[in-house]
Amino acid sequence: MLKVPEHQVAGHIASDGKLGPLVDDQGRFFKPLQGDSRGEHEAKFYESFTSNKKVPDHIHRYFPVYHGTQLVEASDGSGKLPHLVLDDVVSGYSNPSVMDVKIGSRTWYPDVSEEYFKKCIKKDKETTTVSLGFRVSGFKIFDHQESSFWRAEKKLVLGYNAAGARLALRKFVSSNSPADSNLIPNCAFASEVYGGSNGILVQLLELKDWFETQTLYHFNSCSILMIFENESILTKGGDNVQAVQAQVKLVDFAHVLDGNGVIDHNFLGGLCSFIKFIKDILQSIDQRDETNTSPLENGH
Ligand SMILES: O=P(O)(O)O[C@@H]1[C@@H](OP(=O)(O)O)[C@H](OP(=O)(O)O)[C@H](O)[C@H](OP(=O)(O)O)[C@H]1OP(=O)(O)O
Ligand SMILES: Nc1ncnc2c1ncn2[C@@H]1O[C@H](COP(=O)(O)OP(=O)(O)O)[C@@H](O)[C@H]1O
Repeated sequence: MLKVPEHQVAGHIASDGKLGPLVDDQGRFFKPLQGDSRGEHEAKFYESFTSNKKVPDHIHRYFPVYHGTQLVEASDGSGKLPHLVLDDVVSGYSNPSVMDVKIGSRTWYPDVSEEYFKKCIKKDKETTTVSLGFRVSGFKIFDHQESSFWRAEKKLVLGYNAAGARLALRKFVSSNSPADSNLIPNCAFASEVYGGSNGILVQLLELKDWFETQTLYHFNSCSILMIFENESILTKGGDNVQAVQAQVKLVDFAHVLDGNGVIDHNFLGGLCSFIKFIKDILQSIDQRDETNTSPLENGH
């Protein structure tokens, strides 16, 4: 039985009879092929990427596993439609906090229609895409105090300036109530989620290393998904080690182009900028911890 994904944070959502992705209970994510050429384009990307021997194994793990396409009943009631069948990258978590960050200082690319170009550039200027090289597209946090999810309002998220984006990245890894906008995010989970030997920063740096040399694809309008389970951190691990893990995944390949031997400077630049924001948060935590350590503990 397919159902609407509980943890989707951006993109087209299958609610109120609209077309959007579905999930099963076996850990599969079904993304409908969009009516124009975008869906087929994304399927072609996955076929090319999955079989591309030039892509190193350690990079493949940042992409959802692709299982081909399948005809399934669409969420909008229009009957059977082809869907991409992907691994549901949040299926291993009980209460995942998830953020979608669209990377790049532009979402348009050469040869798009005038209409599409205008739509993209308007959104790019109104959001932090142009100014920062990325924009937060949506996020949800598991609020362990309330034992429920808190979801950022789409309109507010798309209205963030640089300070708003920074605050959202801090809030995402905080344990104090996300609903209370007067609380300063405490970044309680920052060192486990963003830092550490398997944390988000290390993963982003590994991706950056690849983007510094890869000229196979240009990842226009593609997103980084960040996923983690904050409850597992609070209970110091829990039983499921896999679930504790903070993960970076790339999603949305409807606008990927052939790299033609050229570096993807749009994605690489945005990724570097995003990394700087994550590093700044980690640095501010380190400074705070140093300040909070008493002189005695410091050995003075
Ligand atoms: O429909 P909208 O206005 O919500 O725009 C979608 C974007 O939502 P946003 O408002 O930027 O959060 C949406 O962005 P997110 O996935 O939410 O980051 C996509 O860009 C989507 O286009 P595509 O499926 O990648 O071709 C965009 O869909 P299209 O309008 O291009 O179909
Ligand atoms: N493989 C996946 N597993 C789990 N969730 C996913 C997966 N792919 C996408 N999502 C969720 O769906 C959202 C939208 O995906 P995306 O591919 O960007 O769709 P759209 O083309 O509608 O923008 C993402 O922000 C994420 O929350």
